[in-house]
Amino acid sequence: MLKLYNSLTRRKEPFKPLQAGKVRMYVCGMTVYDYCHLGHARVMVVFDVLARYLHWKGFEVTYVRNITDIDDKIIRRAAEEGVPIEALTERFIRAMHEDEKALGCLPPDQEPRATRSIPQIIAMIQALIDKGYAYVGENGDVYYAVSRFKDYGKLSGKKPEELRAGARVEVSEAKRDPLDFVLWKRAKPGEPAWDSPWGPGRPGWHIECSAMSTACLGAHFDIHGGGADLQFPHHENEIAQSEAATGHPFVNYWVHAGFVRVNQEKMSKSLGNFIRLRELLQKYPGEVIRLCLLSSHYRSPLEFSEDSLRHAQAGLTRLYTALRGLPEAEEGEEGRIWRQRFEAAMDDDLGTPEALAVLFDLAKEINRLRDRDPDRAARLGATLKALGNVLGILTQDPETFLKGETADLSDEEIERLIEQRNQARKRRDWASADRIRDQLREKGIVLEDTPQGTLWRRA
Ligand SMILES: Nc1ncnc2c1ncn2[C@@H]1O[C@H](COP(=O)(O)OP(=O)(O)OP(=O)(O)O)[C@@H](O)[C@H]1O
Ligand SMILES: [Zn+2]
Repeated sequence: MLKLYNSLTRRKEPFKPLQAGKVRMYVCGMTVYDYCHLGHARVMVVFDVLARYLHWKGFEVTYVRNITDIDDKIIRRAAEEGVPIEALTERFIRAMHEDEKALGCLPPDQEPRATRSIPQIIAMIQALIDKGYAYVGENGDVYYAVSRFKDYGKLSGKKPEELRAGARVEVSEAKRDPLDFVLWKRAKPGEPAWDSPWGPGRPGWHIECSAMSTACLGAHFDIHGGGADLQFPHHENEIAQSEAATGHPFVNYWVHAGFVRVNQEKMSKSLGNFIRLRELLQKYPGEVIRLCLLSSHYRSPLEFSEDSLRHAQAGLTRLYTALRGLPEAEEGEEGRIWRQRFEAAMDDDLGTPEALAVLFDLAKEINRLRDRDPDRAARLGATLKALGNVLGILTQDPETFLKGETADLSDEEIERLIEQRNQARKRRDWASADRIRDQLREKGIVLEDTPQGTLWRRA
């Protein structure tokens, strides 16, 4: 049985959906004012794997991920570029979809956009006002009254009194309590605006997600995900809004992906320390980036390095090399054992590093059997491919992947590297010699030292 770490209870819990056999999942998506970076890629891939894995276990999954297509940063960026907001957001939504596809993610079942959900947002704000959880400030903005919601802080473990002590209030704001947050922002002249009972304006970020998730999945659903940065205040505020507005519990399992970091800092658009996914995709296949992301547990911080990508590249080459040249076969009885090992790893809070270790062991076993018992090797190959597919990898023809891998090394380059290695060996510089051999092996070039010299072949 799948166990998931639930940020709400702070422990791993057996996963039981509200409705037998069906899972409803909402994930906070991108604010579309720039290209996606590796942090976004992690959220995309982690929840894609969760959706795929639940599906593999027999659940019918509805996966919703929103698009925040109106917000201060978007407005500012569009003004800087001198383009209409919609042109800006369309450009980055399209880019996001391309990136996501390159990473091998299946599209979410629904992608609601804030600007297309205004009626639902207004209705929820109205419900909050009617029930006494929200008020119109003197400046015309609508605020959520945090003190009215007695469970505030249950997700983040933060206490309102302590938050209040540390809070700072901007003079321009009309909040009654420093913890109150905006639900509806009154438009300033020239800003994009939608009509509402409180005058023309636009929604706050937190209410968008409450309204869109409820509209798509109902008041109470199974899984809500996002990056760890969203736990507070975004998700805390979502709970306050939704539970107050609907009178129902909101979400059963809160799942948060750890940060992708650069020099110990969160990779983020606002910090400007981000590496665009599209740039990486020019150097590495999407599947390599995906494997790299899955090599760490989803809750651990992931320190980005080119080294980790190269490592993933070598790993994927190893897996495809095991599959290459195997005859077509159905999975056999023996595959069951491997499936069980894989499932045990994944059931433990989506243990993708351990699940990948199972795949690498399986690849080793296939290589061991390849010459001795090709049929058995082929049946295990079918299992390797099937399990890889649950993680969204090994989806290509091995030959195609490996050709792409070696395509950037011409015969001349290979010969040149071999010559360098021979020189290193003459100098008894074994470390350099081994490094060149490994480098070639990663590219799928196998060396064989014979009395006549070093021979090479594409593996
Ligand atoms: N470095 C990161 N590691 C993991 N997840 C991240 C990272 N950065 C963003 N996310 C997640 O990606 C999703 C989209 O986030 P969003 O578009 O608000 O990006 P952002 O880069 O955090 O923006 P900003 O830098 O302006 O705060 C959210 O679920 C968020 O938690
Ligand atoms: Zn959200």
